Amino acid sequence: MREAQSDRWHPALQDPAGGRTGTAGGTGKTMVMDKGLGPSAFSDLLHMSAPYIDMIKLGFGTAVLTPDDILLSKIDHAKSRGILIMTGGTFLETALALGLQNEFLAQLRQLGFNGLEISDGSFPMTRKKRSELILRGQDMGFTVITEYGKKLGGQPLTIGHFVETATIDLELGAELVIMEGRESGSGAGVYNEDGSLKEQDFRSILQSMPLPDKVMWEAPRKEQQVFLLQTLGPNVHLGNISFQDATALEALRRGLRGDTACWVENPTADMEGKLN
Ligand SMILES: O=C(O)[C@H](CS(=O)(=O)O)OP(=O)(O)O
Repeated sequence: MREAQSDRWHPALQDPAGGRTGTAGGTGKTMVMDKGLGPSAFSDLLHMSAPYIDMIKLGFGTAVLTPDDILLSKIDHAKSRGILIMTGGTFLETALALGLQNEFLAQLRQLGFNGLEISDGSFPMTRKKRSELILRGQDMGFTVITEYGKKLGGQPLTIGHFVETATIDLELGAELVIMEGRESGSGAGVYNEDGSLKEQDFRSILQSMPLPDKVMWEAPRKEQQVFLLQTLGPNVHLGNISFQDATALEALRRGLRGDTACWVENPTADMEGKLN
C-alpha cells in the first residue's frame, strides 16, 4: 500500500477513485528510467516521488558512465527508500556479447544493485541461457525482472512466443516480465511506429497470458499510460516512466487527473468500453 503523503489531506482527496490507498489497492508498480540524472536531481526525485516509485532502471549502460561515488549513492538512496534499482537490460546484453557475464554480475553485486534485468532486445539469447541467468541472478540475491521484445527492425510480436517465454520466466522465479516499449514508446512490443497501440496484439496477450498481473508494460507516453490504466485499472504495472512523470502518473492512477477522473464515479466505466 502506498504511503499517505500527509495527514492534512482527507484520504478520499488523496485517492478519490479508491483504488490506490484503499485496502484493495496500491499494487501497481511504477518503474522510472534514469538516463544519467545528476546527484541533486536524483535526490530531488526520491525526495518528492519515492512513495510512487517501485523500481528505478539506470537506462542501458549509463551506470558505467556515472562516477562511482554518485552511482553508489544512487544505489544506497534507492534501497533506503525500498526501491529496486537495476541497470538497463542492454547493459547485461553487452556484457554477454563481450563474454563478461561473470564479471558483470559480480560487479553489480559488489556495487549493491538489488535488481537484475534480463533481456534480449539487441542480441539473441537462447532459452537455455535465459533460464540459466534467471536462476543465477536469484542465487546471487537479485530480484530478477525479465523483458520480452526486440528493439530494432520492427519485428512483429509473436503472442504465443511471448506467453511461453513469460510463463517459463515466471515459473523460474522472475518477479515480473516487462513488455518492451523502449524509451520512445514506438516501434516495439505492442506499439506501432507512431506510438499507437496494436490493439489486436494487446487483446490477444490479455486473453492468452495466464498471469497478466505479472506483466509490466513499458509506457513512456501519457496516452499509453492513460490507455493502459483505463483498460487494466489503476494497479497495472507501468515502466520506462520518465523521472518528470513519476508523480503525475500516480495522479493518473488515483483519478486525480481529467483523463481518469471518471473513475471517481464509476471505476469500471472506461475499462469495459475499451475492451468490448
Ligand atoms: O535501458 C535499456 O537497456 C533499454 C532502454 S531503450 O529500450 O533502449 O530505450 O531498455 P530495456 O527495456 O532495459 O532493454
